[in-house]
Amino acid sequence: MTAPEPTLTAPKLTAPAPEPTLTVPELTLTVPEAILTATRLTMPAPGLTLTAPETHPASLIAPENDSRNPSMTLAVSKDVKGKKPRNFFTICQFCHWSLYKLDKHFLAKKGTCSKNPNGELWSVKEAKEMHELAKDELAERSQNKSYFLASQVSSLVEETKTLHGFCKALSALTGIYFDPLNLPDRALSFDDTRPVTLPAPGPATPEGTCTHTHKHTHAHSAPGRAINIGATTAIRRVSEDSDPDDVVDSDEEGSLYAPESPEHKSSESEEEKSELRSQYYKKEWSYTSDVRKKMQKHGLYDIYTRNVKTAEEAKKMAYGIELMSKFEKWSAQCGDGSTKKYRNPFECARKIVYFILEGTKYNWKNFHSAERVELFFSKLADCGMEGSSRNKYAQGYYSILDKKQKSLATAEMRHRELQRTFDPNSFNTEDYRNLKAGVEKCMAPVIKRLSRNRLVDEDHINLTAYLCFLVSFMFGHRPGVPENMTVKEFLNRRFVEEENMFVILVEKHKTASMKSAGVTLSVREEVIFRNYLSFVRPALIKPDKPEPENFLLSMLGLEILNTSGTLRRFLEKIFPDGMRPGVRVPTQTTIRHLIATINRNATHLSKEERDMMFDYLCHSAWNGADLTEALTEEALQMAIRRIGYQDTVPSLELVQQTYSRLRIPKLFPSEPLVDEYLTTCVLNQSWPGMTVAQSLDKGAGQGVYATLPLYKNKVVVEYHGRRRATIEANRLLQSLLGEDDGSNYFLTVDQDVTIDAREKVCTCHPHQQCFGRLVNHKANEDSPNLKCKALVVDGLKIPFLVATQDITAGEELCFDYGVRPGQFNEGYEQI
Ligand SMILES: C[S@@+](CC[C@H](N)C(=O)[O-])C[C@H]1O[C@@H](n2cnc3c(N)ncnc32)[C@H](O)[C@@H]1O
Repeated sequence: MTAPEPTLTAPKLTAPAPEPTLTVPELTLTVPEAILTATRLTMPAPGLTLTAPETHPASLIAPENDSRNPSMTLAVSKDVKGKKPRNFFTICQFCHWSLYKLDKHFLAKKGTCSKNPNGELWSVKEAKEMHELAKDELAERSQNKSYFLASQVSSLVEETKTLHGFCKALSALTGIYFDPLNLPDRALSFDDTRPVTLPAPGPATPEGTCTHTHKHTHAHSAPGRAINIGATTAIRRVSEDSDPDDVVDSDEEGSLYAPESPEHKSSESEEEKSELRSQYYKKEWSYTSDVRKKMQKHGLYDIYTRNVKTAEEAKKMAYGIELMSKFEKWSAQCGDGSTKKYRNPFECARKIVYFILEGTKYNWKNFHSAERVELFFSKLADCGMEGSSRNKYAQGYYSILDKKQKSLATAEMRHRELQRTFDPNSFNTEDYRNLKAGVEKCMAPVIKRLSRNRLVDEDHINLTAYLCFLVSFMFGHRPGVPENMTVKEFLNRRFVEEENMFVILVEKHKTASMKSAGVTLSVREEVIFRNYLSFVRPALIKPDKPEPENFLLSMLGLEILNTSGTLRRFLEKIFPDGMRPGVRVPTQTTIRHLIATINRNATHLSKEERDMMFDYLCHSAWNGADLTEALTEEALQMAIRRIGYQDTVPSLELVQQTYSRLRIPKLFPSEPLVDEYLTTCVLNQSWPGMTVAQSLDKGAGQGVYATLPLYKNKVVVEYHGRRRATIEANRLLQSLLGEDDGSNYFLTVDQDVTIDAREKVCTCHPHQQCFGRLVNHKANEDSPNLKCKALVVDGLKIPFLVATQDITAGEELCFDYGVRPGQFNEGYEQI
C-alpha cells in the first residue's frame, strides 16, 4: 500500500533511517531496609530464584526477539486444562496484550494467540509440556523482573485483599521475597485444635513483646490484640485486664468478637449450643454513633440508609457498622490514616466476617466443615446479607463439601508446606505500615509514568494490583472495586473538605452483597484513580463490550476532572442532568482550549464578564460553534437562549467586547501538531483510545476500534514497523507476491522510506503489538475515517494515521491502502 498523502516537510533521507530507540524507563525497585527486616526475608518460594534489589533497571526490559516467553504459560495452562480460567488481569504470552480477562481473550483470539511457535494450535500435551518448562524457566526468568512482575502480579490481584496475599504481591513487585509464611493466616490452619492468630490494633511494639496480661488462649505474643480462631475457638472475648486502647473487641454492644458464639464451646451439648446461638443472635445492637454522626454531617448517611427501611434492617446495619468500625480501627493502625468511616457496612462486614473466620479470599477450600459454612452464613445474615443471595452462596459451599476429600487433600498439603516455617509471632503493626510504605515506594515510578501517560508494558497490571490493594487492604472491600467502578460513579465522587478526602460510592460493585461499596480516597489516591480511569482502563476495555462511560471520562481527560471551581462548573454546564453515556461532548482539545483561554484572560476580565464568557463558550463549544469566527448577534442570541438567561440577559455589545479581548485560538488546528506528547507516543508506541478486535468485515481478520471519541485531525496512531529503503522494500515485495498477504503490511512513505510492518512484535517494542499495522483498508470513495500523513518527529519522517473526521467510540478505524477493491483475495496489487 502507499501512503496516499504526499510527503510533508521532511528533509530527504539519504541513508536508511535509524531504528527508533527504546527509552529504558527509570524504575527503581528498592525496598526500605525496615521492610526487609520487618518482614523477615527468608528462603525464596520453591522454584523461584529471586533477584537482589540492586539489579540494573535495564533488566526490566525483556530480551529482544523473545516474544514467546514461556513463563506466562502458567496462566495459559489453566485454560488449556479445561479449568475455569481465573478472572485476572494478565499479559498474554503470545501477543503481549494486557488483558481484561484471560478466558475471554483466548476465546476471542483462538487461532492466533493459542498457536504454538510452528503456527499450529497447542495440543493439551504441548501445553502441559510448556507448563513444566515454564516452571523451570521461571527461576531464570525471574532474573528479569519484567517477566516476574507480569506473571506473578497477575495471579496476585485477587489475593491483595489479605495481608498474606499482599505480602506476596510485594515480593512480585520488588523482586525480593517477603515471606508470607511469617504472616498470621488462619486460612492456612486446618487443624481445628490449633489456634492461629491474627494481629489486631494496638500500638506497635517491638517484635515478639507481649503487651497483654490476659489469660485466655493466646497462641502467640504478638503485640496488639490476638483473636483466636478455629472451629472450636472461633471467637473470644478479650479479658478485662487488657489495655482498653489496645483492645478492639471487648464491646458489650456486641461486635463480632464480643459475645461468645456457641461455636466456641465444643463441649456443650447440641441443645445448649442452639440456645447459646439463639441468644447470641438475639442480642441487640446499636449504631456506632460516631460513624453515623459523621456520615450525616457530610450528607453521606443516605448512601448507607437508602436500603434500610425497617427496624430490623437498621439493626442489621448497625451490626455491619459496628464491625466496620472495629475493622477500621484495626486497619488504621496499618496505614496513614486514609481509612475513614464512610463505607458500606454490609459489604465491609462480609469482608470482615470472612476475614476473621478465614483470613483470606473467598475460597471454598477454606470451608471444610458444615459448621464453618453455617457460622459464616449466619453471621452474614446478621450483617444484613439478603436471604436469597446468602442461600445461593451457601448452597454452593455445601455442594463443595461433597468434594471434601479433594479439597482437604489440597489444603492439607498446602498447610503442611506452610507450617514448616509458620511463625505467628513475627508480625506487628509496624510491619503493616512498612508494607504499605514499601508498596508505595515501589509504585512511585509507575505512578509517575501514569501521571504522564508514559506507561510501560506491565504498568497496567501493577497499577490495577495497587488499586486492588488500596481498596482491599485499606478499606476492607473486595479487590473488584476499581474494576467495577463506573466513570459516572467516579465523577459523582464527593470531596469532604473537613477530612480532605474523596468519597466514592461504587454501586455496581458486582461482587458485593449489597451491590455497593463506599471508598474514601486521599487526595493523592484520587489522582491515581483518576489517571487509572483515563489511561489504564481504556487500554483494558474488552473489545466486545466497551463501557460507554469509560470513553467519556478518558476523553475528558485529566484536566476536566480537576475539582477546581472553573472545571466543575464547566462540567455542570455541559451536563446539567449529570453525565449520560453515549452523549456527544466537546473534545478534550476543545475543553483544554476553552479552559486555557479563560484562565489566560481571567485577570483582564471582571467576574461578571468571566462568567458570561464562560457560559457562552461552554455552550458554543457544546454545540460545535466555530469560536474563531467573529461573534454574530444571531449566534449570541442562540447561546443566550440555550444557556437560559432570563432576567440578566447580557448585552450584545458587552459580550462582543469581551469576546474580542479573549482572542480565541483556533480550536482545531488544520495540521496535526507534532509535540512532546506525540513524540512520547511514538517512543512508547502508546496510543490511547483504541483497541484490537475481530473486524466485522468478513475475512478481514483483526481490525482496530476506537475506544474513545477521536476528533478530526487528531494523530491517531503511527504506522509503525521496520524502516526499509524503498528500493529494498520493493525488491522484497516482488519476492512476496503471490505467496501471502504479507505485502499488504508495507507502506511506502516516499522514495526513500517504506515501512515494513509484517512482524507482529517489533524489536524495539517487544512487549506490544503496534496498532497501526492492524488498521484495515477502506477505499477513499467510502470515506475512511483515517488518512495517512507523514510527519517529522525527531528529524525522522514517520507515517501516521490521522483522523479525517470526528470518530465516535466503537467505530472501526480504517484508511485507504491505495489498492484496488477486491485485491485481498487475489494477491497484492498496488495502484
Ligand atoms: C495491514 S493488514 C490489516 C490487519 C489485518 N486485518 C490483520 O488481522 O492482521 C492488511 C490485511 O488485512 C486484510 N484486510 C484489510 N482490509 C480489508 C478489507 N477491507 N477487506 C478484507 N480484508 C482486509 C487483508 O488480508 C490485508 O492483507
